[in-house]
Amino acid sequence: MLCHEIKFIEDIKFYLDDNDRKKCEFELRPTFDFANSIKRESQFAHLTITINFIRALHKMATNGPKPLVFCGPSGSGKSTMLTKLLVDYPTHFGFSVSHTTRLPREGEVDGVHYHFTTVKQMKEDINEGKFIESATFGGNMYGTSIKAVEVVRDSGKVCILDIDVQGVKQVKQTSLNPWYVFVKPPSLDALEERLKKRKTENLTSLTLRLQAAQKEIEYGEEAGNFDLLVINDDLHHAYDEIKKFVEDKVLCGNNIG
Ligand SMILES: Nc1ncnc2c1ncn2[C@@H]1O[C@H](COP(=O)(O)OP(=O)(O)OP(=O)(O)O)[C@@H](O)[C@H]1O
Repeated sequence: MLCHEIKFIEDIKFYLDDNDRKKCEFELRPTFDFANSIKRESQFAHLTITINFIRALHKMATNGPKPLVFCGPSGSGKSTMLTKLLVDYPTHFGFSVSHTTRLPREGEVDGVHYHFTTVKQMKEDINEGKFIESATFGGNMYGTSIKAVEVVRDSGKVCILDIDVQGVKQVKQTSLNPWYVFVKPPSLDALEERLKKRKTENLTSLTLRLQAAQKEIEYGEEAGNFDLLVINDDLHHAYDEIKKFVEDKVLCGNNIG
């Protein structure tokens, strides 16, 4: 089976080539697919690579499993799916804690539900490159810091990122290389009904969310943007699809479970 994770790096040899460039040689097993950048030649691929490349590989191998991105319009059911996944796989996944400039809702704890921050601080951090993605929504800033993802990866868990389309576009500019799942509502009418029933939105935020939804769905449906697109009509059916994807792809080769 071709898995995305590097299992072992053994017998690393460092040397200078004929042009005095630093090189190293090592063996990967059993197989790997590093962003399709190297063609698989055999079960045991011998490679000659640059120091920077092995650093990147080593970082990937030691940083833990690939993250898992969940995207979809507000109210499409991302949190619902994620909650179920965490119940079924309590030790495999972890959430990165997002930053936001909005005020805490009742019961929300700083550092647990969000890192609550100020607009000034968040802008400074973004300028310093500390964020993987950030977006302004409904007048508030939201974002995922690199550190928050690293904390989860370092613990050996699949870091789950619950982000919007803007965020996905930004993550695609980084070296994070996660799995991408898009959760699509069965219709805009159903989405509106679910958001109203959830009772978390006022008229303005409801309107903003519904206005954004159509464009987000178009992006979600574009070929190549996501590894999995799930229509969240029947909850159990939708969740089963996600669960199968997680077992077949996301946990494959992670040595967890
Ligand atoms: N298949 C479904 N059928 C009916 N209701 C659903 C279904 N999936 C989720 N819901 C309900 O729809 C509402 C929105 O779901 P949820 O909060 O999970 O959306 P979300 O994508 O995480 O939204 P947000 O991005 O705003 O956090 C919730 O009240 C949830 O219980």
